[in-house]
Amino acid sequence: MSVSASDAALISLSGIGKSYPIANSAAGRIRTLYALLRRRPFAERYDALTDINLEVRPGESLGLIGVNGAGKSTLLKVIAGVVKPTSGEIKLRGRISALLELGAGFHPEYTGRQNVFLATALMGMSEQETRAQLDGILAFADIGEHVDQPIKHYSSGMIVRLGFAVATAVRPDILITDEVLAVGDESFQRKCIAWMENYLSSGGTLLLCAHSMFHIQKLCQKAAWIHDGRVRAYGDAHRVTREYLAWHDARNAPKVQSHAQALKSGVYALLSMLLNDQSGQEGAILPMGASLRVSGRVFSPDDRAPTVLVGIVRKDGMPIYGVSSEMDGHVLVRVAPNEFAYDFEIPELSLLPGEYTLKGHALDPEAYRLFDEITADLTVLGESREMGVCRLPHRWNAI
Ligand SMILES: Nc1ncnc2c1ncn2[C@@H]1O[C@H](COP(=O)(O)OP(=O)(O)OP(=O)(O)O)[C@@H](O)[C@H]1O
Repeated sequence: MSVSASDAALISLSGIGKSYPIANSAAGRIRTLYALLRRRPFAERYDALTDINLEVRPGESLGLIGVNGAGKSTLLKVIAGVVKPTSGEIKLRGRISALLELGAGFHPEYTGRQNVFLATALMGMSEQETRAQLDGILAFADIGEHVDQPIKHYSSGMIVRLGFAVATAVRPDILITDEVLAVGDESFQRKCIAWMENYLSSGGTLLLCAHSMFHIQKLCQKAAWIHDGRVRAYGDAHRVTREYLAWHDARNAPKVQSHAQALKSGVYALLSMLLNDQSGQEGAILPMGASLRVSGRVFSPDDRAPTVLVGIVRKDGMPIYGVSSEMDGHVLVRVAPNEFAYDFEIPELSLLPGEYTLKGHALDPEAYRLFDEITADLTVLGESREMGVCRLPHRWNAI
């Protein structure tokens, strides 16, 4: 199938790599300088980017996500032409406007107003065109009388406001933004998001680096998860942000204890935990809104009915919900000597899509002491841009 010109990628990266020299000692610095002068590879280097292959087509919006130091900003700088890659090939089409490091492209000694003329001229706009748009630019930036002061005295937020305002006037083919939304205040964020939505709906192409998954999901169709300088996942923005959040949560999760010890020492202990009648060991994968049944047997050393507590936590350990048979006044049924059955059901699981951990605990009948814990992975599938961890019943009323 032939690809028409309008379908051809605006940004095409193949095998992009970027290394920085590591020079911690005087000798290392001399070796680095020697390698630079001789155009040889550095003896000791840090690979900020390795083998990046990405394409961005007209009208697409791609979000870059990843932990601090993953390589996102370096990648944006390579695309914007601010940083030269060490290896690979980069092809670009169209007018690019990049809002990278604070103030990049601005002259610190010039006033905000002078910088507007400078930046728009660099983007190919004539002085007359800029004059015609000046009121709109200054209204968007909304920095009052600061506009006639040198920008070296600006706050980081004010510089971003001015930079974004210039981009709105230039209306580039590709807009590259690095954490712009994190710098401005809330009303400015809203204004930028509304502008970006409008820009995208009129065919603009966006590359957005953000730590806010909300912004990525709202503005981007696709996302690339950058990890250790490589693309770890790429595709639908909802899927990639979910994968990233699950990984992030799991990384920060505290270690869970096993219940084997409790079983050995003859205290109240869960003998089994089934999720929807399947072994809890495999965990459960459910669509949002499905029913979840947690059932099994619990050991009672003194043959009194134990308490069972079921809880759901986020992967980082944040509790979401927990309830015990004792709280609900439910008494477990004895099914054998020293053995009781529990059968707990959530008819409609209102957790938002994501990765969770389900916990089952055995307690004494009075629910004074927690003896045992079994954990299972719980994955909730679906697509949603709602925020938080669960859907609360709600409605929008007509006025
Ligand atoms: N000029 C430089 N010289 C040496 N190392 C650099 C340079 N610029 C970036 N790095 C290193 O490259 C790695 C990637 O940095 P980068 O700023 O791209 O990460 P990031 O994903 O944007 O992080 P953050 O979310 O914190 O902005 C980091 O380890 C950083 O220290």
